[in-house]
Amino acid sequence: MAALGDKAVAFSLVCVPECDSTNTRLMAEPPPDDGRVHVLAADVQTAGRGRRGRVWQSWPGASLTFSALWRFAPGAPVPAGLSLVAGLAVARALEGLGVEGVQLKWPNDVLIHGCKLAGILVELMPGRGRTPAAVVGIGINLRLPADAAIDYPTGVTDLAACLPAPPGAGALLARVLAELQALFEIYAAAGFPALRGAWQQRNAFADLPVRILGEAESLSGRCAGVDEDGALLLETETGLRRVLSGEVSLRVAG
Ligand SMILES: O=C(O)CCCC[C@@H]1SC[C@@H]2NC(=O)N[C@@H]21
Repeated sequence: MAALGDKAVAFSLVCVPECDSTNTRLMAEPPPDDGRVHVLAADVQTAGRGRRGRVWQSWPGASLTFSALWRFAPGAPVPAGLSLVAGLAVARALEGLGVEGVQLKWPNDVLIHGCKLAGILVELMPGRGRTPAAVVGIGINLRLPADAAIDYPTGVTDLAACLPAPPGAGALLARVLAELQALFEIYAAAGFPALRGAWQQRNAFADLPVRILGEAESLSGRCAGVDEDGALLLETETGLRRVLSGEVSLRVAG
């Protein structure tokens, strides 16, 4: 069985013209545990999902949308910081293409000049007799329609705005998978602490005054980075607070 951190990870890649959501499909119909990381990519999603119940909108050719099912070693603890590692992998893939100014917005949006270029939705699949696993769903804007109306606090951008000759979806997918594999290897061996510095170098809100909007409460403070579990650290008037990546939204205060 292949698990997070195995040295030689083989991928199985299925590309479909359309599905509801690549995350939903892999969660509902998990592929066999045959030693490979199963990747499902769709040209268009009819019910693409984002964090906090948001919709990930889809148009033909507008974005790379895919999900990868990663299985963990039996009995492994819930991996802390996994979604931050996925964001870092996307950032590194983009940087490898020459995209400048890639930043990460905790927990896992990828920004260019404050505008959202990519989003990540990690969903854990409990073991229930099977090997525990996570579905890592990634959407990267390639070329958004000019009239796309997407609700994001600071706006959205696409790769066509960042590069004179952006790659196609297939080439970008290969780069992101290679980065995911490389980072997951480090992560499995040494955990999130080994990647924390790389994440913090790209922290879009480092040292800025921010507001965290949760379901029950909102918190204001200075963004003091992330801890060794990937939790956000917030310096508030009453001391250092640790925010777990639950149903919260992060904004620049003001
Ligand atoms: O920005 C977010 O809140 C996360 C967006 C995640 C979108 C990707 S697209 C591929 C995968 N399938 C989904 O339904 N969602 C993720």
